[in-house]
This record gives sequence, structure tokens and C-alpha cells, in this order.
Amino acid sequence: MALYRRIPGAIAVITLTNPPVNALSCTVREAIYETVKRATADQEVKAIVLCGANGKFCGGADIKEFSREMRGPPLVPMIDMIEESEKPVVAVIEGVAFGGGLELALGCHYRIAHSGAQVGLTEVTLGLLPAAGGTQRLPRLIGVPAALDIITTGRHVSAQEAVRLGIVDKVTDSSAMEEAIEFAKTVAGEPMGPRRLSLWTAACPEDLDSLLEGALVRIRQRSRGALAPVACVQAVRAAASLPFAQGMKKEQELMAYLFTSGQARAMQYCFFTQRAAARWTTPSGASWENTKARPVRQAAVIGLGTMGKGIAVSLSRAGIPVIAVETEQKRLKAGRKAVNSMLTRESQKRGLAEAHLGSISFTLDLRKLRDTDLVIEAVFEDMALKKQIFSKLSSVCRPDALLCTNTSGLNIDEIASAASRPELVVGTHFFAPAHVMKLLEVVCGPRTSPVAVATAMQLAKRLEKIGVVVGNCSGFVGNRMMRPYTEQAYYLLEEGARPEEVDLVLEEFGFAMGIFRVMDLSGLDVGWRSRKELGLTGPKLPPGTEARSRGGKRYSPLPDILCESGRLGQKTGRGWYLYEKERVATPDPWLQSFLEDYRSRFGIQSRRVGQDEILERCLYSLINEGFRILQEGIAASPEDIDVIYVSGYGWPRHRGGPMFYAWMVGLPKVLDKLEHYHRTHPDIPNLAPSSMLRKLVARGSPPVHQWRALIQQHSSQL
Ligand SMILES: CCCCCCCCCCCCCC(=O)CC(=O)SCCNC(=O)CCNC(=O)[C@H](O)C(C)(C)COP(=O)(O)OP(=O)(O)OC[C@H]1O[C@@H](n2cnc3c(N)ncnc32)[C@H](O)[C@@H]1OP(=O)(O)O
Ligand SMILES: NC(=O)C1=CN([C@@H]2O[C@H](COP(=O)(O)OP(=O)(O)OC[C@H]3O[C@@H](n4cnc5c(N)ncnc54)[C@H](O)[C@@H]3O)[C@@H](O)[C@H]2O)C=CC1
Repeated sequence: MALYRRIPGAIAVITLTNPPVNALSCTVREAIYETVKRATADQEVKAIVLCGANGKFCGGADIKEFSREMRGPPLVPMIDMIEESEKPVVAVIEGVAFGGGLELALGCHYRIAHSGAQVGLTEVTLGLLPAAGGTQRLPRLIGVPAALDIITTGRHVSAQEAVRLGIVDKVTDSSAMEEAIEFAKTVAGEPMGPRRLSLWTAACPEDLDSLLEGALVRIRQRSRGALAPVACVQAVRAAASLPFAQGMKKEQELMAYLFTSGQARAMQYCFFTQRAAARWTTPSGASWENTKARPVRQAAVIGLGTMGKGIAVSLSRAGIPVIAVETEQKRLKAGRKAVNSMLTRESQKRGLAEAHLGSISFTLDLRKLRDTDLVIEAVFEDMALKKQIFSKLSSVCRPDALLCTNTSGLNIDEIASAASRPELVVGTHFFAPAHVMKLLEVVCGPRTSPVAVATAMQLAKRLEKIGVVVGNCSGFVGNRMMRPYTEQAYYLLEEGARPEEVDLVLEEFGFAMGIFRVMDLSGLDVGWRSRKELGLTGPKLPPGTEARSRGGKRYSPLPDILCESGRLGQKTGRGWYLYEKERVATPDPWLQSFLEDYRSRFGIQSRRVGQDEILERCLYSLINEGFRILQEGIAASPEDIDVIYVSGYGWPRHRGGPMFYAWMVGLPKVLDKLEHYHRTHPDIPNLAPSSMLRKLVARGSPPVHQWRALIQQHSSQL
């Protein structure tokens, strides 16, 4: 609702009240209409102050209403009514003014913000555009280039930047409410015409076309195939070239097109599932609601390699003091240098004073960890080494210290078996680069205690990451699903495709990078090491094993052969591609002739592999593994799998995540295709459709949110 009160000085105060974020639900919109009408009609009111309860102006439209029949007064005429008021309306922006919340504020005549506030037209992140006049008023207020950036990215703008750009009129460190009330008194009685943004003209650069073209290129790089940012560009073009009323018409047309799109559904699904992941449960009945996390006042990181450095920076950025441990002086020195320069860059980028960062001390001595609350091990992916470290930690650390491992796929329970308190061992699987990537898989072994899970999930929140609780199996959720996906990509090369063809299909689908470019970036030796560990190649492989078969199933030795010949990806200048100029991937004629030789050596008839087959074999085999994971209870829900893929593996947000995508495509189609590919390639492991997929199809392909109830997993780990 919106509360109305009169205060001395002939001011009416209207307070949006709809916890937690004062979203503009039907009831709130009705109340705004009513209270604004009341204030404008009241002869004794000279000015109106519009604010939000509990220190938040407004989180925008109520997103939950988008999937229901829309009721109540629409936003656009409501904002127009505010703008048309002859009495000044001053918006008090505390906390957030996002989406419709900022559009509401843009309809007001003045905006006063608290210094801690953030504003933004975030609709594009929900597959929409700011269709309550935002695309038309913001360019008129701050000019086309700045508005274009804010509208097409949906980024959050600090109060300081907002005042610099002219989005708000004033920023205050003290009470924005008091400031606004005093200000409202000074402008009461002035003509409001000049403050109505709909009457302004948008300041537009001469080279508008090249500005908009540049934005489209950036959008294509950032989120290929996404409709909303492209529609945003079209709406801003309308603001730059059309009168307000016509611009609004264009805005509405574009919104109508986006509103019912599958992409908007997918992105709104991502918004809610990301938040739902925090509400974890375990079969024992423990949950986020009934389990208290331990406080983490001091942490340690063991190993300052690729991952350890980023983890240490993340902890420090959250204000947690860190002790970083290495094995030898040279590595310690290199680690310290890298971490310090990452921290300097971070503090410059975020405008953080170094004092806000947690201190980091560096040591070779594990005994220094005796007072830490939580240790994160990030040494080589080697079971024996990890067990040795966990055994040492048990004798060094306090008995209640939480012991975390960053293993990307080893058995958590085996690692825990080396610790004296296995219930305090938990997997915290960060993603590279650890100080950037949002995902944290919290891996729960059979002996992991609820308090360990709660503490790791609480840590994720403190590090501004998205924690998802998963069960213990080789590769957990994310990496386990990647395996059949990458294997399909190798098989496609064997059958006649080229790496650039496979990558192009995946990039057209929306991945920022195709799988071969990803492998070149992270280093082919990462997978090689794990295949050697699993005995699929290298010294542990039994002599006489057939080159293209393991355990009676098809195996592709292609990546092993590349590694053996020193092609490890970008770091060696060649992998699946050639890198003559640093980081620029070019198709390599050597690889092409190598593949031809390989095919003729193994008698493989090369064929043209179509784009549909590339996409379906790669994605459906990944999705099929997702169904198996659900069936085994390794993930609690399809939503959790989707959060993992969107936030950790670059799955395009506008496709919702693999499980949501499968449902959008149609589960019967996914099943049909898997059956077809399984028939044509019976030797490929894991192409046989999972029984979970069959069960869902048999039940009429219910929507994703109903799957959890149908799983009824007796052996669920979660
Ligand atoms: C034929 C078709 C015709 C088509 C025509 C259609 C016409 C429709 C016209 C509509 C025009 C409207 C244009 C418009 O106004 C669009 C919008 O405003 S879209 C919404 C934009 N807002 C946002 O993007 C903000 C989203 N929220 C956030 O970013 C964060 O929640 C926020 C920073 C505000 C707070 O963060 P934090 O404190 O960390 O809290 P949580 O994120 O955990 O949120 C707490 C809780 O609140 C729920 N929630 C948050 N925002 C909203 C919201 N806007 N609507 C509904 N619910 C919201 C959130 O989900 C959490 O609850 P859970 O239960 O945990 O999920
Ligand atoms: N690199 C990646 O993309 C990802 C790796 N991981 C996992 O994170 C862990 C670390 O991986 P990376 O950082 O890539 O390895 P890395 O090889 O870059 O670094 C490992 C570091 O551990 C140090 N170390 C080894 N033994 C030690 C000991 N006893 N005490 C202290 N330090 C020791 C080494 O000196 C080295 O600096 C592995 O388990 C890996 O599977 C997880 C997610 C992604």
C-alpha cells in the first residue's frame, strides 16, 4: 500500500509500504493513485514528498505479477499523473530505486538520494525493457549515450554517479527524507512545466547511428541472441528521434513483444531460482531455517595457485582476515605479489579504502592456523596430498574449525576420512577466476554436518556469491554435467566437424565461448590431469587398451594426443586453435590435417555434421546427465542445476538454465532426439535417455517447479 500523512509546512508525505522492497504491486499502484489524487486535491498541500518504507524507495514492478493476469491501474498513466501535478513531487531515494521504481522517480519533479542509495533500470536483466517511460525519460534527462549504457546493461548506479550524471538532483549523507521535506518547501508554488521530463528533448550526439551500432556490437559480444537489450536500443533510438508520445508508443510495442517471450520467462525464472537456492534442506530435516552458521572471524587458504589467490582476495574483500599458506618460499613470494596486486586493483575498481579489506598474512607454517575458524584448501587435485593436508589440519586447527576443500570433483567423504572431525569437512567449490565468478557449489558429503553446510552457505553470502548445496559424486553437479558435453564435442570432431563449427553453434546459442575456446583458455592439461588420475590415459592405463574405447564404451583420445604433443591451449600458443596474436583464436590448418589423418588411421568416414546435430548432441547429453543427477539426489531440484549453470558455466541467462531449456524445448522432443542419437551411436556412453526424463514425459511434461515433488528420491543426498 501507500501511506498518506500531512506534516507541517503544507507537505503531504506518501510512503510506499510493501516489504521487503516496496514493489509496485497492484495494491501499491492503487494506493499511489489514490494518495496522489488526494494530495493534489487538498488545497492546503503545497508540495508532495514520495518515499519508501524501511529505507528502500522501490524495487520496481512486482515481478511475481508478470506471470499472472495483470490487474489494477497501469504504471504509465500513474506516472504521467504525477508528472502532470502542478504541485512539486519530490522523490526520496533511499536504498534502491530499480526498474519501475526509478521510472516512478523520473516522473517526479525532483529526486533527492541518500549517499548509500543505488538506482538503475534493471528490466533488461529480466528480459524486458523499462516500459513505464524509462526509455523515454532517462535519455531526455541525462542524454542518449549515458542512458543507453544504463538501459542496455541494467547496471546498478551509485548515488554519487547518479548525481554526476544528473539522474538525481542532490545526494546527502544525512537524512534524505529531511532534506527532501526542506527542499519541497522551497520549490512549492513554482511552475512545474520545466521539470517535466516528457517535455524535454534528449541530448543526442551527431553520430547517433554509430553510437547505437556500437551498443549492438557490445550486446552481441555480451549476450548473443538476447532480445531485450536489442529492444532497449530501439527504444532509445525512438527517444532520440521521436516526440515523447510517439516514443512511448514505441516503448509499449517493444514491451508487448518482450513481455510474453520465452526469454523474459527464462530470465525471471533465473531471478527467483537464484534466491531460492539459499533455502537449502537436507534429508535429515536440517535446513537454512533451523541451522545456525558459525561465525567466521578469521580464515585461511592453503595453496596460492590459480584458485587460492582468487579465494584469498574474495575473503579479504568481504573484510575477513586471511592467512595464506604455501609450500615453498618462491611460490609464497609469487603468491603474495599476485594477491597484493589483485587487491590493489580491486580496491581501486570498487573505490574501497584498503582499510575495508581483511588483512592477508603469508606463511609457510601450517601451525599458524591454530586460531582460524575456517580453512579452504586449494592445493593440486591430488587425493593423497589433500588427505595428508586434512590430517595435518586436524592436529593444528581448533577442533571446531570448518575444513573446506576446493576440489573440483574428488570424493569429499574420502578427503573427510583423513580428518579427525569429518562432520566439519565440506566442499567449497569456487569457479575460476574465484574473485569474479559468482557460483559456489557447497558440497555436502555423507558425514558433513548441517552446521558445516550452514556456515559454507553463509560464507557464500558474505562473499557476494551464490551458494548452491549439492551432493557428493565425481564432478558434483556442474563438472559432472560438463563431461558428456565435452565428450560429445570430441566425438563430433572425430566424425567430421571442425572446432570452429562446434564453437560457432554454441556461441550462436548464447554461450560467450564455445567449448573448444573454453578449453584452450583454461588449459587442456586440466582435463588431461584428471583423465590420468582416473586411469583413462597415461601411465595408469592398462597396456593393450584400445585407443578409442574404455570399459566397452567409446572414448576419444583426441584431447590426450593434443596434450602429449604440447598443445595445451592459449598458454602454449596452440591447442584446438592457433594463438599467434595473444588470445586471438584462429583455426589451425595443422589441426585440420591432423584430424584427417586421425580419421583415416581409425577408418572413420568423415561427414558434414549439421548445426542442429551439433547443438542437440552437446546440449541434450548435458541435460540428460542433469536428469540422472536429479534421479540420484545429487541436486535438490532442477532449479539448483539451472542456477549452477547460469552463474558458473556461462549458460545464457535468457535460456534459463539447462533443465528449464529442456522444458521449453519440450521434454518429448529431448527424449526423442536422445533416443535417436543413442540408436545411431550406441557405443557413446550416457546417450541413453535417463529414466527420470522418461518418467516426466510419461507424466505429461509438467513445468519445472513441479519436478521436485515427482522425484521422490529415496536415496537423495539432499
Ligand atoms: C500482451 C502483453 C502486453 C504487455 C504489456 C505489459 C505491460 C506491463 C507493464 C509493466 C511496465 C512495468 C515496467 C516495470 O516497471 C518493470 C520493472 O520494474 S521490472 C522490476 C525491476 N526491478 C528489479 O529488477 C529489482 C529486482 N530486485 C532486486 O534486484 C533485489 O531484490 C533488491 C536489490 C531490490 C534487494 O536485494 P536484497 O536485499 O538482496 O533482497 P532479495 O533480492 O533477496 O529480495 C528479497 C525478496 O524480495 C523479492 N523481490 C525483490 N524484488 C522484487 C520485485 N521487484 N518484485 C517481486 N519480488 C521482489 C525477492 O524475490 C526476494 O524474495 P524471495 O522470496 O527470496 O524470492
Ligand atoms: N583451476 C581451476 O580452474 C579450478 C581448480 N579447482 C580446484 O582447486 C584446486 C587448486 O587448483 P589450482 O589453483 O588450479 O591449482 P594450482 O596448481 O594453480 O595451485 C596449487 C597450489 O597449491 C600449492 N600447494 C601444493 N601443495 C601444497 C601444500 N602442501 N601446502 C601449501 N600449498 C601447497 C602449490 O604450490 C600451488 O601454488 C584443485 O583441487 C583444483 O581441482 C576448482 C575449480 C576450478
